[in-house]
Amino acid sequence: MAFEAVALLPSAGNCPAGAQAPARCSFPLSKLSKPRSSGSSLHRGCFLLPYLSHRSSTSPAAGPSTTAQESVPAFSEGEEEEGHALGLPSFNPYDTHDEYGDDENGYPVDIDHEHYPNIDDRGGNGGLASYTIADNGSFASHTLADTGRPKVDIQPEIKPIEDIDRFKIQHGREVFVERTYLVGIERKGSASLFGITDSLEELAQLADTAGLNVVGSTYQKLDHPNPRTYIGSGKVAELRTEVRALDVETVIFDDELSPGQLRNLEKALGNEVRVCDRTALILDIFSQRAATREATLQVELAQMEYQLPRLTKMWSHLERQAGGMVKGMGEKQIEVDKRIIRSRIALLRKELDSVRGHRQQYRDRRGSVPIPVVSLVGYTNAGKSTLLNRLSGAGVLAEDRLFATLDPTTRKIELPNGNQCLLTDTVGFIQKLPTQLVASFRATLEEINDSSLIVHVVDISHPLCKEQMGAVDNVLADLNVGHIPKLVVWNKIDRTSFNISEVDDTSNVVRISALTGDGIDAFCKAIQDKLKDSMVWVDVLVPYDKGEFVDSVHRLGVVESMEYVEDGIALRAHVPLRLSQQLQPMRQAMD
Ligand SMILES: Nc1nc2c(ncn2[C@@H]2O[C@H](COP(=O)(O)OP(=O)(O)OP(=O)(O)O)[C@@H](O)[C@H]2O)c(=O)[nH]1
Ligand SMILES: [Mg+2]
Repeated sequence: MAFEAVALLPSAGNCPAGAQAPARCSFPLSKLSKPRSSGSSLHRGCFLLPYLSHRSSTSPAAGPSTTAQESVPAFSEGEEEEGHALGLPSFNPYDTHDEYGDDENGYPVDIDHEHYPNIDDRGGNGGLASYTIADNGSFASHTLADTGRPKVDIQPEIKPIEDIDRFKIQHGREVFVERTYLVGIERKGSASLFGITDSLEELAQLADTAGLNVVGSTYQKLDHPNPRTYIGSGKVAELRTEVRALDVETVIFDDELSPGQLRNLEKALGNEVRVCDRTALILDIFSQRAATREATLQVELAQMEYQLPRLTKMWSHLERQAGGMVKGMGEKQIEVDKRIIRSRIALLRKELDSVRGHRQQYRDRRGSVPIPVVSLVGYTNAGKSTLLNRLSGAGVLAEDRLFATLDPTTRKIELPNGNQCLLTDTVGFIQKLPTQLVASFRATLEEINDSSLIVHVVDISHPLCKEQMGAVDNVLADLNVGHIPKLVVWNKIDRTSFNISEVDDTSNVVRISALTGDGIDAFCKAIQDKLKDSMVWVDVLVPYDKGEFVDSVHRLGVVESMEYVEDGIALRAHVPLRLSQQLQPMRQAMD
């Protein structure tokens, strides 16, 4: 079997000397032999502008030759297929018009052809090329699409022998296991939920999920992060020594680094070391996991937002290569890149709006079905999908790894009293959830706002279950869903023999094992009671011309009886307070 690839290639001579050419690929990154790349796309300056993430040590000689391997971003197969419809292949950094950013006065800056003859900005420099990857991973053929531009050679790079062992199959994908080192800080007197060792342990789990090999970690006690380098300068020097001694390729910091901190740390640790932070790591995991169009767009949007202020320095190699002749060119290019990212962000937002339009239609349709919605929320890996599967046979992917679910799935379940409710499983939370992700997943998370009841699923067997509960409560507070009644469920009781008195408030808790089914009946009964408890009892006669209220009562409440009588529909039901207020006149009519 062979894989068909589509690459966006600059025509000969268009690629700035030493800069890596952009390429896109329609099959998983791991299908290409890809030196110095993990299953993760955590290249410096990754995500959108692959050639910007060029590492000078692997730079091809100046000229048209292009290696596709390093420059291919990690797109899922599904995404790329749809990318054509989106116009993605025509998106090319070289294919912009003459306006290469604005100068300090806000005027468009034209590309400097005199100093930068290799960039041909007359439009359409990119061409669609296709090539085929044979079973053995070699390029079987390649052809340039009909662009009338010169042919560009794509030369597969041979994996060095010592690297071969480091390609592993992990979670069904081939990843290049990078040697990774973790760094955190312990804030003195901080009210942070997680202690530093717990936080670093979780970071290690995230790194492992992303396909990285953690070889060590360190932390420093500080009042607050150093504004220049996150950790103190002495610690940076210590880190540099450690990184060299352990032959570390990637250093991950436990908090989001400011653009300045990132830059300074890159400088301090040297070109061979990739510096990134918890946010980039989580974004990368999300991008590996994203399976639907909406999730893919949401993750890419979050990545772009993250990337935008961090573009500095990516073009400094131009100035180095030109021996300082084109001073300022790097800044100019940063403006170009920013403009490209901004237009990409605009495009993504537009696309997301249209995708969300469909979701809204679906929600509206669902809204017209008279069934209350119950949302499952919880820390990642708590067992939400397993619970949904147990109750509905939904067949949602449930795995022992972080962020298995990114897209909401809703299934109808029957309660013990015969009533039905819709149960929605959604993306899990984590401490220090990147703000960009919360923002771009807001639409997905807004589904929680629509629900009549929130079920907080807790992995009670986890040593940090209390801290995880706190982190989930923080995210829920951010989402402004405090007014929605909540039911706490302790999951995985088959695993643990915890002492109940150790956990503060057990009054409102149901104990279950989603895996074995223990406590599930009690859980369903608790949902039923909770749905009812949070509601007000009404006994109303709804006139026939106010039929929409009958729909609302069905949708938001629990109906005990409904009878068609001469003047309208007689309803006895539990409904949410707000709806009971609207029904007040009809209640009086009944009396
Ligand atoms: N022992 C035990 N394992 C469970 C139980 N419930 C879930 N698990 C396991 O916990 C792991 C995570 O389960 P998921 O259902 O994927 O968790 P999730 O909350 O949906 O996770 P995300 O989608 O990543 O947020 C899986 O390996 C499940 O088999 C349980 O009651 N007992
Ligand atoms: Mg899940």
